[in-house]
Amino acid sequence: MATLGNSANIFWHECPVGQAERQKLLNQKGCVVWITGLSGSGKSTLACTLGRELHSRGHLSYVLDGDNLRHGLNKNLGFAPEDRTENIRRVGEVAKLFADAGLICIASLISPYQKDRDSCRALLPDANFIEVFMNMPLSLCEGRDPKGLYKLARAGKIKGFTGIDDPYEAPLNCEIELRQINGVCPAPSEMAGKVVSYLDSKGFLQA
Ligand SMILES: Nc1ncnc2c1ncn2[C@@H]1O[C@H](COP(=O)(O)OS(=O)(=O)O)[C@@H](OP(=O)(O)O)[C@H]1O
Ligand SMILES: Nc1ncnc2c1ncn2[C@@H]1O[C@H](COP(=O)(O)OP(=O)(O)O)[C@@H](O)[C@H]1O
Repeated sequence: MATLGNSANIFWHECPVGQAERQKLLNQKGCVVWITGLSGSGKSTLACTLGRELHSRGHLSYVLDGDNLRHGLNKNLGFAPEDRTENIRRVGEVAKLFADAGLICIASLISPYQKDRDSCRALLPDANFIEVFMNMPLSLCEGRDPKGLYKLARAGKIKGFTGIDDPYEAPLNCEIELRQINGVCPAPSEMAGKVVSYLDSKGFLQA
């Protein structure tokens, strides 16, 4: 008998087919590529480009995008700090399940708070959580403003917007940092290539 969180009398049921067997089937190792950065920094673009690149190499991946998950799983959450924390906690748990399934799970969320990203990292063996920091300046993200949200935030029509009046805590321990080179943002394919090289070098692209 056990008590966990708010549940009492719950038990863990082990299934006969485990992660190792699923990984062998897929010829890859499950992991989480966690992309963090400001709105407009290119997280979704990188996630999709990486997903396409992995697919073309014969690897199974799945993208968990913050915006998309807020249409379903996280539709009851807003952007207050405690809601963002719950948002990241849920996605971290889902990402852990995908990694256990043997997939390369690509999570792309602002995930502005270090402690929340660290909590997601702590759910997995450390090497299996690959934090990718889109280190793009606010001026670039705001200049892009594809959804017009920075404009609304500057006008005070959105309160608590990340980078404007809500904090973004830059990662202290990321595995990959992507930034501008001589003031130019690398192409999405170039950035995805860096992540693929990392995954390959760490042995995730074989069982
Ligand atoms: N207040 C506020 N702050 C930041 N972002 C906001 C806000 N309100 C709405 N949006 C839109 O929501 C998208 C971010 O969702 P996330 O789930 O990734 O955010 S978080 O990780 O919980 O902070 C984010 O999408 P991206 O631009 O893809 O990052 C915005 O389009
Ligand atoms: N590497 C890049 N180079 C140039 N433009 C980019 C790049 N990555 C993304 N963009 C553009 O920047 C905008 C924001 O990208 P997006 O992926 O939606 O960012 P985020 O998911 O972080 O909000 C989009 O208009 C996108 O086309």
